[in-house]
Amino acid sequence: MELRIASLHVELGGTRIVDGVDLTVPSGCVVGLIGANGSGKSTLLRTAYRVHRPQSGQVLVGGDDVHRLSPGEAARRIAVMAQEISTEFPLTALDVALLGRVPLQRGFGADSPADLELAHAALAEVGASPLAKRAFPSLSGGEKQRVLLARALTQQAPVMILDEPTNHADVGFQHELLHLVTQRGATVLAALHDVNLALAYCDRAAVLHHGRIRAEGPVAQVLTTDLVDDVLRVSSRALTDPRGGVVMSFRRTAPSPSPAIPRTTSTQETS
Ligand SMILES: Nc1ncnc2c1ncn2[C@@H]1O[C@H](COP(=O)(O)OP(=O)(O)OP(=O)(O)O)[C@@H](O)[C@H]1O
Repeated sequence: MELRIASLHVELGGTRIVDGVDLTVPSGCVVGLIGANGSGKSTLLRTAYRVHRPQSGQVLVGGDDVHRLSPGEAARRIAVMAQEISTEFPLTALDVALLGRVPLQRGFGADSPADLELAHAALAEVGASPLAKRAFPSLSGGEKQRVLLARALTQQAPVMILDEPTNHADVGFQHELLHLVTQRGATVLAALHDVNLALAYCDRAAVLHHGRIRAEGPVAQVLTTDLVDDVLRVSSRALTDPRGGVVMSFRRTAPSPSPAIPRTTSTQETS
């Protein structure tokens, strides 16, 4: 199922945050959204999953405006892995995984045996079965991330939106998570800070800069050292990985040399 963002403008607190974004994620394609802190990635994603309403423009999923779909129909099409969830209820990890089924249930029906089976299967898939009965707030950052991924998986939606899915994950789980997500054949739009993870797992990349798409296309063509240096304020080198593909190494941008201090003649000088 295709996800298409068309001429999207989003303002928050009177400030234009997303400024005319056009971006298509073709069906079954994995697109990495790259950009500096504050460039508007989360705002763009949150608008795509209906937290924010755009000032103008549209988000189309399967050809329909996401903001015009019922909550249930939106959930059938888009699964979300946000950075956190806030809940006032003392939920266990299993409860959180089951939340992925709630928008799909009719009325206020209890979780069906099929829902429970899906939630347990998703927890097992992300290696979180031993956490099922633990209170969600008591989990570590990486453990929470596993459970939030399980919640997104239980939705079984054809489109997945992931906001920094790996920010608490150790290196092993970063790769495990992105492998798991990208092998499903889903349409994926994922905000990623790690350029190397984008290079390894995304088909395409979109670079957001001050709320605008600076570049978009096949990942290796978009994430050039020049663009990465400019947008992420870093000095990068692209290295050929003997195991295939390219990896980047990063250093702090060398500070520009300070201008020579002109000698001044002191009026205090005595002869
Ligand atoms: N409710 C709000 N009111 C005003 N400004 C907001 C609001 N929410 C976010 N912003 C601002 O919008 C800009 C973009 O924020 P956003 O969270 O989308 O960036 P981001 O690219 O996801 O950043 P990061 O990489 O740091 O997570 C930031 O300057 C942020 O302070």
